[in-house]
Amino acid sequence: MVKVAPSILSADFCCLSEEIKKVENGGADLLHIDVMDGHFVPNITLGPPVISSLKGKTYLPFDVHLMIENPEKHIDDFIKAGADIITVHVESTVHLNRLVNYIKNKGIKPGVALNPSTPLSSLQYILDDIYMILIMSVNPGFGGQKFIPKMLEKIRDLKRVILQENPEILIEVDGGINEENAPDIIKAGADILVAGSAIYLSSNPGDVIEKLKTAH
Ligand SMILES: O=C(CO)[C@@H](O)[C@H](O)COP(=O)(O)O
Ligand SMILES: [Co+2]
Repeated sequence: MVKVAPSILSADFCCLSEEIKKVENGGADLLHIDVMDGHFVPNITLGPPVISSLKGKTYLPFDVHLMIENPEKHIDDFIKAGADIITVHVESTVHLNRLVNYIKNKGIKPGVALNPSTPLSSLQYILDDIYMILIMSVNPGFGGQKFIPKMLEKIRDLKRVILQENPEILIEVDGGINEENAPDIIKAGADILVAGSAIYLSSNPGDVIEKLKTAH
């Protein structure tokens, strides 16, 4: 069954621990934490102090999505803060192989994210080193955007590559996911669905999580 990772970007930041409990009780599998620096993307969110303050408030693993320039400068801070998965953007660092292996050697699961226009070929020589690939299905920076339909083809193409090269890698899809488009995204090959606004702007987050998990 597909896993669901609610993004706290659309949660009420004034009471994050209650907001996290809501999705934990609603059956979430991971907690997706969007870190934005105002440079790599045109928005600023939160950093390591907020993440470490949330550790211990939930048993959900922390799926930290870094949308920051020069992520290598800050990796140790995110590890100390309690990240379980750290995903970096291919477009944000020159030394991707070094960074991914640094994360892995620290005992953290490394993920690599691709912006919608970045080709899959940028991952060709890194497939033995990573735990997860995050396909951005919106341009990163904001919650509440519309899913880019062309990304279904990208997910299908990636699934084919992974099955040939390293079937262990998980495919996470992030941006504009809701109950209506989830079946197609799952059919295309997604293992983990990130959803922010669909879950947090709903009056019943647990119901949305359940519908995403059982979509087919
Ligand atoms: O990384 C990002 C945005 O850059 C995402 O994780 C969004 O926060 C998902 O929000 P929705 O598109 O589901 O509202
Ligand atoms: Co994200």
